[in-house]
Amino acid sequence: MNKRLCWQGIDKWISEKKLARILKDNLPSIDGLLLARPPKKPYAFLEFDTEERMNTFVEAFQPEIVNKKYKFKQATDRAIGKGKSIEEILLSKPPKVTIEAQPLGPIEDKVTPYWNMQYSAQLLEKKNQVSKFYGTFLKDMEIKTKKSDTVPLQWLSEPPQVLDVKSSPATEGYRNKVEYTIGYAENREIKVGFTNGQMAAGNLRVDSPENCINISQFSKDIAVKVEECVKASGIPPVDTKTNEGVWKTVLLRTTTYTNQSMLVLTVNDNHQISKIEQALQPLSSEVDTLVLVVQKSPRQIKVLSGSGFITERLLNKTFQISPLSFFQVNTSGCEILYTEVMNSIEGELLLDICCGTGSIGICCSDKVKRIIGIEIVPEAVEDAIINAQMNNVSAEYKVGKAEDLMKDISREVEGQVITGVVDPPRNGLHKNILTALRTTKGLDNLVYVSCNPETMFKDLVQLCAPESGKKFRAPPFVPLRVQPVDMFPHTPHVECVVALKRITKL
Ligand SMILES: C[S@@+](CC[C@H](N)C(=O)[O-])C[C@H]1O[C@@H](n2cnc3c(N)ncnc32)[C@H](O)[C@@H]1O
Repeated sequence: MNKRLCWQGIDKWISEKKLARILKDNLPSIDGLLLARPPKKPYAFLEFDTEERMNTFVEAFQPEIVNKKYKFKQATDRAIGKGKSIEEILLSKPPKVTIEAQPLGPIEDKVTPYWNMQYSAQLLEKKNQVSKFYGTFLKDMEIKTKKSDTVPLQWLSEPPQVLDVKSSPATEGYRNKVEYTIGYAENREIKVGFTNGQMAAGNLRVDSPENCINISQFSKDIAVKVEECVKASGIPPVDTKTNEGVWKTVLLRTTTYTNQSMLVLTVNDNHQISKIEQALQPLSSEVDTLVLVVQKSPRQIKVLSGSGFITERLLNKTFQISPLSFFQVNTSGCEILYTEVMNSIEGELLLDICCGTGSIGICCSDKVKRIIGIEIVPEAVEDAIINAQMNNVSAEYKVGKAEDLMKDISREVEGQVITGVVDPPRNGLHKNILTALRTTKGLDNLVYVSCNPETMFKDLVQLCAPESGKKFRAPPFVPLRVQPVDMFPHTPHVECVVALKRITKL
């Protein structure tokens, strides 16, 4: 009787081909092994002709099982469906997906789809968007309250309303960070700008940023100057059709209060780096610092002129920004956002989760005694340490995945009067972080900052649902204030700050 197994727990999705390669590398003789891989799911089903072969296979993964990278469990017949052999997968060519090319609209319709809408109407639209996801959250809370036999959620009878969206002080040319592609325009001339069209439709091209109102004239002029340098170099940009070529992208960062600029060019590794550096020479007088990133392993970052970073002021604090660190893209809008966060901070200790270069914690530092920041990108943490020093702020930073670090940190800080601030990427918070936030003693204030209201309100279900069972351990948080802030005029994007409090202490 064949043995069937479900392999689980690869914590991110990998392609069927990559998975097949891992399996082959770990089990050289693979005859008789079948694999079914549900698309976009982090598990696979395997079939072995004998129990012995199955056990040999599982043993090969022992170190990874111990390190909790993978786990195995018995699979049901129904779950397996139709399998493919590993050889078949390894030999297969990816299906060529082609779609019919639609006539392309102007690039401003893609980059700033609200450019033709009155700003007041944009703000209303964004409020509606936040309200829609908030409404789903409230409904979910009601269902969970009805089902639960613990204390009902009192606040649900009169929940806070979504407040009017705070507008961005600057609505045009507000982006302090612009990322261009170096490629080919429709007429096959070299162009620096934004990509338009689709690879699968065969109509991918680079369009000039000239009509995009969210970027400054300076940023548009720089695109033209880079274009001139690339043309003069005689070195080709990457052609998306063949994937060959050298020049890839341009990143321009500018500051509002200190009037500085940083230009970062990325190229594929090649034998012409000194020629590229020479070609970029004319740009060094256009910006305060010029940086070249060569894409190879490990990535090489070369400062061609200036210091290799810029500094900006934010709510009277100073911040160093390195070429590849995160910094909010709308400086004056960010001050409104952080003021909103600051107004909800109280206590001794601020836990700044997903802290990037430490900007939220440092801007709020006058309201707490101590800050602990957690961030996955080591370079961002290097900046955060410098930023804390420059502003005389007592802060310590932990590098790593917040989902791995939070349990230990919460043990370390338990019992203090803590405010947590989370500002995760668009996909929201990992469940381990939500569990740690909910169960840390002393953490009774929480501020959730998000650029994606959909994932934020899903996460808030985990934090606000009535206490019940293993899943919703510890007293829930109560939302006090839902404040959207517009950081991205003329686009559908909106930031949102939700202030929460735990009424019944842990
Ligand atoms: C929206 S940014 C916010 C950064 C910061 N609060 C700021 O405004 O400068 C999200 C940050 O979360 C970091 N991040 C992403 N996944 C993470 C994880 N699993 N653990 C810790 N940090 C993470 C990113 O590197 C990024 O710096």
